[in-house]
Amino acid sequence: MGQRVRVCIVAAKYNEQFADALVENTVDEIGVLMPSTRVDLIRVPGAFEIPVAVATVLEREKPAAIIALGVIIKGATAHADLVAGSVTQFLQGLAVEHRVPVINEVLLVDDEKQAYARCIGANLNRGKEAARAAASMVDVFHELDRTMPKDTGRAKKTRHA
Ligand SMILES: Nc1c(NC[C@H](O)[C@H](O)[C@H](O)CO)[nH]c(=O)[nH]c1=O
Ligand SMILES: CC(=O)[C@@H](O)COP(=O)(O)O
Repeated sequence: MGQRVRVCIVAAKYNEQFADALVENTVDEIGVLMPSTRVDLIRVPGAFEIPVAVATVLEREKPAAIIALGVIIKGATAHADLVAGSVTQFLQGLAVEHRVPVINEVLLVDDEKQAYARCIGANLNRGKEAARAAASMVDVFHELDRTMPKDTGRAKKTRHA
C-alpha cells in the first residue's frame, strides 16, 4: 500500500480572526477533497516569517504540497506591500527550487471587509481555494511521477549519445 499523503500548512497568526478562519476553511476542505491526507500545521507570528518556515520544512521533509496562509491588511506605510511582495517571491522560488507545490494564499487586502470576504465568507473563500489548488497539484505530481519517472530524460539522452 502507498504511503499516506502529507500536506503541510504554514500559517501566520497576524490578524488572528481572519487567519484562523483561513486555516479552518483550508483544513475542512482538505478533509473533503483528500480525506486520508495527514495535515501538519505550523503557525508563525506574521506573514514575513512564512518563507523561512516553509524553507525549513522543505529542508527536513518533502510533503506532497505546502500551503502558505496569511492575511496582510494594508496600513499607512509601504510595510504591507513590501512583506507581501517578498513572501510571494520567496514562496515561488522555494517551490521551483525544491519541486514541491507551494500554494500561496498569503493575502494582501485593502481592509477588513476584503479580508472577511476571502477568509470567512463563502463565495471568495481562499482557504477552500488553497485546498483545491493543493489537491489538484498533488494529482498533477502523482501523474508526472507515473508518466515521467525522474531519470527518464537522462536515460534517453544516454541511449542516443
Ligand atoms: N502587518 C501585517 C504583518 N506584519 C508583521 C510581519 O509579518 C512580521 O511578523 C514582522 O514584521 C516581524 O518580522 N503580518 C501579517 O501577517 N499581516 C499583516 O497585516
Ligand atoms: C505593524 C505592521 O506590520 C503593519 O500593520 C504596518 O502598518 P503601517 O503601514 O500602518 O505601519
